[in-house]
Amino acid sequence: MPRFAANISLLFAELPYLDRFQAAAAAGFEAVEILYPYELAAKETQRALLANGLQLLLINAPPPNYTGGMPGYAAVPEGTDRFQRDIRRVLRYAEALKAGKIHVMAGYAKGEAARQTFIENLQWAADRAPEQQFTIEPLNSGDQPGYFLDDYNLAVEVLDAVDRPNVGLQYDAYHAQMIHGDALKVWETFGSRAVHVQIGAAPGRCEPGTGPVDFQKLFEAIDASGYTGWVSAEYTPSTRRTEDSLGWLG
Ligand SMILES: O=C(O)C(=O)[C@@H](O)CO
Ligand SMILES: [Mg+2]
Repeated sequence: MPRFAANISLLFAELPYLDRFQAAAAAGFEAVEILYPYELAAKETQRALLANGLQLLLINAPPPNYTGGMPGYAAVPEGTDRFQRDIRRVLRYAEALKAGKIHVMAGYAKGEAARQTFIENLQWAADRAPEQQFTIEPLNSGDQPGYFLDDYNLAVEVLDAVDRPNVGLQYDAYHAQMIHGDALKVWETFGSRAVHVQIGAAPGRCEPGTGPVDFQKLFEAIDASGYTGWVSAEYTPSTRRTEDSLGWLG
């Protein structure tokens, strides 16, 4: 079985932010990801990680958060200044928190200029921080209408054009199933490009087992592929308490 981590922006969201770290550790997780840790000074998140013996796998760029912010500027032709400013800030957070990966969000844009902008911005970020691993993730257009990166074929085309070792694919079973209708097949086709993996059932984005995706098969395929990274649970529990949604962990 893969090593599982908890996305504590979605899991344990019934608790205040700083209480989620202890809850994740108590549930047996050793690693977490946080989509937007920017509302508090990095020091506070750092303390919570340390106090609970947790490793931080991934944060998103850009700030600020889900509620007010755009989902990125990396593919927005007129957004390059903003993109570079955000990346500088995210790199400071990532360094302080020892975040292994940064998910660079593309934003709302379409067409050739957007594609070229995305490629050049990713190259800029990759060259600015060669020691940092960046990821890109296709998001389904039902949840994010107009989001540039909405397909796995497009993601690998972009990665090939970017051609940097520190920019890779973030595979998410929920989005893969929503976009292409078969999360397992998407893994079999594109999994070799994945540097980070997230899971959630579709279409409800709840815990594994609440939709048609066969997670047992998916986990076996992930293991068989040689992927040795973390698999992060990124779903909204169907239960009131996150702990009660964790039966799929076995
Ligand atoms: O929505 C997802 O899936 C993600 O992984 C997020 O990073 C997007 O905010
Ligand atoms: Mg995801």
